[in-house]
Amino acid sequence: MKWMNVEETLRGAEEPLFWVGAFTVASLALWLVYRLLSGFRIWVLGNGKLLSPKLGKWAVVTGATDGIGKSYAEEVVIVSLSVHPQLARRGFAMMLISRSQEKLDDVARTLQELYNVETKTIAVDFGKSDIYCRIEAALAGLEVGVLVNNVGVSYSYPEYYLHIPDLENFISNMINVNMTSVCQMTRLVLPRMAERSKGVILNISSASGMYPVPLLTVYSATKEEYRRQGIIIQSVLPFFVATKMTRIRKPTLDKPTPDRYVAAELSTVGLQSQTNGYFPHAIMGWVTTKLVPSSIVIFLGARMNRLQRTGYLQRRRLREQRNGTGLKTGVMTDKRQQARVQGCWARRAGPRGPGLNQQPFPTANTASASASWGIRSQETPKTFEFQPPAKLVQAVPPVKLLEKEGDYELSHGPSGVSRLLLVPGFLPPEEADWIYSKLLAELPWSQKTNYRHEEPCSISSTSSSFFFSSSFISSPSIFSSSFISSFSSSSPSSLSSVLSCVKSLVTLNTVMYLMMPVIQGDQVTSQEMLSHEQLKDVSIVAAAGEAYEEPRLTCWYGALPYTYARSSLTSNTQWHPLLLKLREAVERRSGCSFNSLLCNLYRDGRDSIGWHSDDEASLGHKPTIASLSLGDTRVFSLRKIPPPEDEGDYTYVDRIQVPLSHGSLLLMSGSTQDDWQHRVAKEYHERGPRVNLTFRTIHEEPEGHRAGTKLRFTVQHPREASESGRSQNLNQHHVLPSNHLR
Ligand SMILES: O=C(O)CCC(=O)C(=O)O
Ligand SMILES: [Fe+2]
Repeated sequence: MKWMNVEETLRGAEEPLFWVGAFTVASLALWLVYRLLSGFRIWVLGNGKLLSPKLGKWAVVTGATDGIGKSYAEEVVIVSLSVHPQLARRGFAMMLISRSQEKLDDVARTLQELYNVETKTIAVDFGKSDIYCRIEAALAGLEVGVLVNNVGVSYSYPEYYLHIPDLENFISNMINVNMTSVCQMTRLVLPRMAERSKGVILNISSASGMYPVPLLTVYSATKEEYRRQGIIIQSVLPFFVATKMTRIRKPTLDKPTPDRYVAAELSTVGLQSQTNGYFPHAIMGWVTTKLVPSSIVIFLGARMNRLQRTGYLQRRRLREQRNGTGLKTGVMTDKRQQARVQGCWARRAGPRGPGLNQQPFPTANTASASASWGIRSQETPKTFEFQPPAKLVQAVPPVKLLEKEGDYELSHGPSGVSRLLLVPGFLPPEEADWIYSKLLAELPWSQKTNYRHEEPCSISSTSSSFFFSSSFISSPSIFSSSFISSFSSSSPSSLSSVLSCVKSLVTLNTVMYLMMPVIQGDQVTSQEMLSHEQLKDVSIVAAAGEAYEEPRLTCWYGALPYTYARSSLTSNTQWHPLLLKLREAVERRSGCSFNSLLCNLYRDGRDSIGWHSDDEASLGHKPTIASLSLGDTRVFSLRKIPPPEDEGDYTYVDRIQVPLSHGSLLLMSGSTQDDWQHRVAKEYHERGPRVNLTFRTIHEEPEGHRAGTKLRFTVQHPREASESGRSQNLNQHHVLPSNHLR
């Protein structure tokens, strides 16, 4: 009887249940269609037309000299120009705000040159709270259409909140830079935007603060209030972008270059009030907040950050041992702070030593004199008294200046002895003048186009995307930044702040991570994970890449073409008679013979050559390169390649500067191309033209690889295999990141 009742009831409920089910399915389907359509609208169609000087003549970017901020400074102009191509010169005028005037000048000059837009700069330290009067004065009277609140600092490694050294200053600095700056800058520009009923404010935050939204109190209120007045305020929450701050050197699909990220983000303006800004990041945001249970995120996050912290501390210890600098305290600080304390923690006892550029440094007065820094430094009296550091930590070695004639040993390892011979007046002045003007006028100078290294997809899918960047996760050991950013949030309890920030981040990589015991949570670059054979393929796969014109003119002499930076210089086989004479003179002085010559013409101070080593396989093992300079003096800089545990961080490496004057000869030999990089940087004061002749010996490309391949990517040469260096080098050297362009 009872069963009959149940059955009857069920039968009666069948139809309503059917409709409930149908309604549920229909609403889910509608929801899905809506999500797909809005995804299409945001990520495919975008909203590129919104940013134009109609919003106001000026765009203001804070933290505009590096990473994402620098890309915003450029992309905002590009977008505004593309909106009004017919008014080609009507991009935003740019107000750039950052700490270093030198870098600001650099970015401002680039924008003026490339896009012919007006620029202004303000050099201020956002770590200080008394800077806003100056900014207010500089902004007075400017019609600001776009404000990009980008400036920010982060942890240098994950650390437990109470273990953060100098916590008090750390907190105030982080709050000043990450939060006060946003509120104050908004205070300065919003009133005028409100008066005009238009404007865009982009607040660049981080996905690590996705829950709760950083500065929630300020923004969630202002966003709604001002949206109705026609002002768009958007929170931008990127996951990882390959910038200096994140220390990610190789862009991949999920860790884009800042340019790629910003270009994608700008097309979401006006469509999303909170955005991850870039499609793969949006997926990561969805997966980590909606799909993966927060308990898993918490567990993995905590684990990964502990591992990263341990790895970081181990590397630091290694570095300290190497430098002989036992550190009393660790400082959680960014490189700027490290740079500020450089050289201050120990000094020689007794009378003060020479100034920074006159460190005990071997200089020799005759060409035959030989000086080794290693040896010299052992000879110098060695009583040091400990000077307690103000903050600090690891000393950044002072840059050494090399001016006098001499034969210098730069270093003794890891690949062998690196040597430099400097002969300042190699050519007598009048002879040099005459040769210089002839070469300037008569050599076939031309513009070479190079190609940036692009991460080949095949590699990122086999290694980088498996590589779990532990910093992707915000977890208990890194929580304090989210903790701090949540002070102003609407969720009052610290526990909920912690939980919500912990909940925030795991990438798809996390899932991969579970399957990848090989990855110990420490940063591993894709190159390091590849076998020797695969390394060879890297340079073959990476044939494509974005083209750029070398910032100088060149020409090339010799029997064979010379390939570097993914393009070749065709050879001039008919040597100019003057060049033949010079070659003879250089060969006599160096005792080496050279079959080729690369000539560089730096037209003015803005022409340059970026950090590189002349270590293409075609130059052979441990090449000797003779470099003759004519014309205006330019500074030739060298920096030591850091050991693998520093993961491409050049902060603490030895640096040397050699002013190369008219008629000087510089010879690089031994392991200089293995263990050091060199460059001639842009200069910001007037510089006339300079001709540089680098004599080299070029060999047929080793069999089976692409022209221009770096020696460390080639299959071991039989002769070299027996020597110590090569296979070791594969592990010792980092691949130049893509921004090392020459
Ligand atoms: O111009 C210089 O002094 C350096 C040129 C250079 O490094 C090169 O051509 O590889
Ligand atoms: Fe070079």
